[in-house]
Amino acid sequence: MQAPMLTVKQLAFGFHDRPLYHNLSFTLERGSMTSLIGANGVGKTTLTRLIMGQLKPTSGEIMTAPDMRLGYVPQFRNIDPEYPLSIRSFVQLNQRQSRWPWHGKKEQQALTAALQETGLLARQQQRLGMASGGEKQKAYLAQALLTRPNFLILDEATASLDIKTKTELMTLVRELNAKHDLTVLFVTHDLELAKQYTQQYLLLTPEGYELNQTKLMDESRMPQELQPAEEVH
Ligand SMILES: Nc1ncnc2c1ncn2[C@@H]1O[C@H](COP(=O)(O)OP(=O)(O)OP(=O)(O)O)[C@@H](O)[C@H]1O
Repeated sequence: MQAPMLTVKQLAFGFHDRPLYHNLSFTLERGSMTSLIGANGVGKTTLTRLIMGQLKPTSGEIMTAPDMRLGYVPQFRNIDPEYPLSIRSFVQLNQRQSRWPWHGKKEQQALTAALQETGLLARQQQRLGMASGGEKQKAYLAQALLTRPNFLILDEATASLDIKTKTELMTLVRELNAKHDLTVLFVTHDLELAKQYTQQYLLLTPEGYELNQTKLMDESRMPQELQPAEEVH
């Protein structure tokens, strides 16, 4: 059996004198989809930064698979309508030598494949600033896919998208998960999406954490601000 994609053992971390976790242990199996949930400020983004190696644990261990290739999709940010790049050129920014005219054939093929996988190929010449919220977020996803990740972290990537667009994005993520055996960590406030699209959840609380299957989630015990699912607008 292959090693898990990620193993966290007895992790402790805090900023200054404020501890965020003191004995956090969990495993992400390859090809699994996990929601990381918890109230604002409980430490979800910080945990992703620890996993990505941007922060060092106070104690404990974070072990990643030797062949791990990480992709990261940031929180949805709107892009100015005046933003001049096309969807294709924007996605290309994540490639080395991206802006050179002699861009390699292989890179162009990888770029086209990422646009195809995210359903953006037909719209690639559209200016990103004029694209819909869903297309913008898919463009970030396509950027992440360019590095051929086997582990994808989505950091509140669906926040502030409408319900149809969220569902479409998560359906796409699940297809990629099935096609590439992609391990997914989905940071979210949305319990409905967590239940619908991921098999397990890791709930962070100020007291500790809970790791469980989403089908066994007891929503009445979830932090108040996670219920009901975040506002759609
Ligand atoms: N670089 C930093 N220095 C000091 N404190 C920080 C730093 N980054 C985050 N914090 C604090 O650590 C706590 C956890 O922050 P984090 O962003 O991980 O929470 P979160 O669960 O992702 O919140 P949200 O749901 O609001 O995005 C917060 O109180 C935050 O203010």
